Amino acid sequence: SCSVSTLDARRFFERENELLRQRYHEEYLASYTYNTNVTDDNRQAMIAVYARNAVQNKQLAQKIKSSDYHLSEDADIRRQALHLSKMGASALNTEDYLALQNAISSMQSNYATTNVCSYTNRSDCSLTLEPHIQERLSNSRDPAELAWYWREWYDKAGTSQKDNFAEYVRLTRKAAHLNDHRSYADYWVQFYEDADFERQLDASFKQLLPFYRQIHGYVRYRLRQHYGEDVVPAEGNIPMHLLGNMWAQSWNEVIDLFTPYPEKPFVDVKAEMVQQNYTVQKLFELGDQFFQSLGMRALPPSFWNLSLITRPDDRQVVCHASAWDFYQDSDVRIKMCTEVDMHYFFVVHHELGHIQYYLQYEQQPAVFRGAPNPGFHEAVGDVIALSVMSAKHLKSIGLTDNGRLDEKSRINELFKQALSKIVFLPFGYTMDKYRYAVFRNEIEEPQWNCGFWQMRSEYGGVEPPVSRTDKDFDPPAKYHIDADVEYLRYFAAHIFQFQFHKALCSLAGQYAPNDSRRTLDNCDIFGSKEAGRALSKFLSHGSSRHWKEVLQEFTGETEMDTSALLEYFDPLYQWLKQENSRLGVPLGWGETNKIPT
Ligand SMILES: C=C(C[SeH])C(=O)N1CCC[C@H]1C(=O)O
Ligand SMILES: [Zn+2]
Repeated sequence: SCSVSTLDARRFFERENELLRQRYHEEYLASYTYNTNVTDDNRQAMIAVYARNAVQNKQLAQKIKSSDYHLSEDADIRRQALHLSKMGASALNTEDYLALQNAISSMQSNYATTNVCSYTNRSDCSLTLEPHIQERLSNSRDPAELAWYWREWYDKAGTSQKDNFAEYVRLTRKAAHLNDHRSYADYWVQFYEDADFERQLDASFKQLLPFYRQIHGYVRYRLRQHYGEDVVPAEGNIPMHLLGNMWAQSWNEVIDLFTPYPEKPFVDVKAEMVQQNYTVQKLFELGDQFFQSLGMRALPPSFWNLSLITRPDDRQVVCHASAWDFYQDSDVRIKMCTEVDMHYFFVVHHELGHIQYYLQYEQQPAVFRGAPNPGFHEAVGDVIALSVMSAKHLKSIGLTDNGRLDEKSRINELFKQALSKIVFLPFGYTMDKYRYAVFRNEIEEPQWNCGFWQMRSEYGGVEPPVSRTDKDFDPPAKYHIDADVEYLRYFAAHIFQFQFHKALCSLAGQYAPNDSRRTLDNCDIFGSKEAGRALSKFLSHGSSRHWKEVLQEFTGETEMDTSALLEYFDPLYQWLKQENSRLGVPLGWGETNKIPT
C-alpha cells in the first residue's frame, strides 16, 4: 500500500464523512419511523436501511484497514482512521446481519407492546409499563399487588424473549470475533479508549459500596418497620417489588416509607405543577430556557414540530425515552411518553442534555459527532438537572417556597437524591457485568437466568418477590437488554456528572470549598454565561479528541473520580452512619434464596 499525501487523505475523509452523514441520516429516519409507529412493515423497512448501510460501512472500514492512514503525520487523520475502522455488526455477512437486526428489533417490539392484566380487574389486560404499571409500583403499598405487577411484567416482557436473546448473543459473538475482539464485551469496552477502564470501573464501585451499604441497611430497616418481618428480612436481600421501580434501579418513588425526618415533609411538587396547570410542553420549555440562560443553543423549530413528547392514542410507540440526531440541518428530536410529574421533569432534562450535545458538535465531521466517552453523553442532562432539582432553583421557578433548607430538610433532600444516584450504581454495574459474563461465556446458557439474579443479589442486595428458575428468563424485562444498548455509560455518567457539576458550580460562583452557604447540593448554575461557555466548549469537540484531554480542559481532572460525588453527599453519609449505629441497623446481606441453590 502506497503512502498517501496528507492532502489526499483529507480529501478522502471529507468525502467519506459526507457519505457517512447521509447514511446516518437515512438510518435514523427509518428507525424513528419504526420507533414512533411500531408495525412489522416499519420494522422490516428499518432493517433494510441498516443492512444496506452496513455493506457501505464495512467497505469503508476495509478500505481504511488496507491503507496507511493510521500512520499519517496528521493526528486528526490518524484518529478518523482509528474510529472508522472499528466494525461492529457490519462485519457479519448479510444473512447473519439481518438475523441479528431481526432478533434485536423483535425484542424491542415485544418490550414496546407488552400489556399486563390489572390486579384489581383481571379481565382488563390493557395496562402498559408507562404510565399504568409504573404508577402502581410507585403508589401501591400492597405487597400482593406489587408482586402481581412484577410477575406479570417479567413473565411477559422477559421470559418470552429467551430465544431472541440467545440469537443476539450468538451473532454479536460472531461479529466480535470477525473484528478480532475476544468478545462483544471487549468490543463495547473499546469505546472508552482506556485499557484500564474495567479496573477503574471496579475500583469506583468498591469506593461507593460502603455508602450504598449504609443506604441499603437503613431502607431495609425502615421497610421492615412498615411492612413487617414476614415481608422484609432483617439481614437478607430487599424484595425489589417494594422499591418503587420495576428494576429497583432507583427507590425515590417510595421515599415516604423511609423519610429520615418525616416531621419535615417533602413539598409535593407534582401537586404544585398540576395546580399551576403545567403541561408537558411547559416542562420542555423550562429545559430549553435553562440551556439558553447559559448562552447555549436554543431548541430549533424542527424540534418542536417533529418530536413526539406524549404517547399517541392511535398507534403503538416505543415509549422508552430517547433523543435523536438526524445528522442534518440541526434536525434533533426527543421521543418520550411524558407525564407531568417530577420524574419526567428529570427525564426531560436528561434527554435535552443529549440534544444540546448533538447541537454543540454538529460542525464536526460525521465520524466525530458523538461523545469521546459514552458516559459523557449520559451525564450532560443530569448535570443540568442537579441545578434544576435544587431547592434554590425550584423556588426560583415558583414550584416551592422554601429555597433555603434547614439541616433536617437538607438530609431529607440528600436522601431523596441518593435514592436515585447512589442506589443506581449497583444496578448499572450489574447490567453490564452480567452481559460481559454472558458475552464472555463465563455464565453458560442454562444458568443465564439464575446467574442474573445471583449478580443482582451479590452487587445490590435485592431479590425478586417470587422464586425464579432457569425456566424463566428475566433480563429482557429491561429495555436496554432488548435494544442492544450498552449500560456502563450510565454508571460512568453517575460519577462524571458530579465532576462536571463541581466545575460548573465553581465557574458560576455557586460553589466554594468550605463555604457552608455555597455547597454542591445548594448550587444552581442557571444564568451563568461563564459556566455555559465552558460547557459549550467541552461539548463542541465531539469525539475529535480523547476524553481525558477534553475532561482535563473542562474540570482539570484526567480520570473518572468519585470525590465530587462523595463531597456532594457527605452530610448524608455521616448522618446515616450515626443513625444506623444508633438504631443498631445490620448492614450487608447474604445470598438470595429466590433461585435454586
Ligand atoms: C432516559 C434514558 C434514555 Se438514554 C435511559 O435509558 N436512562 C436514564 C437513566 C438510566 C437509563 C434507564 O432508564 O435505565
Ligand atoms: Zn440518556
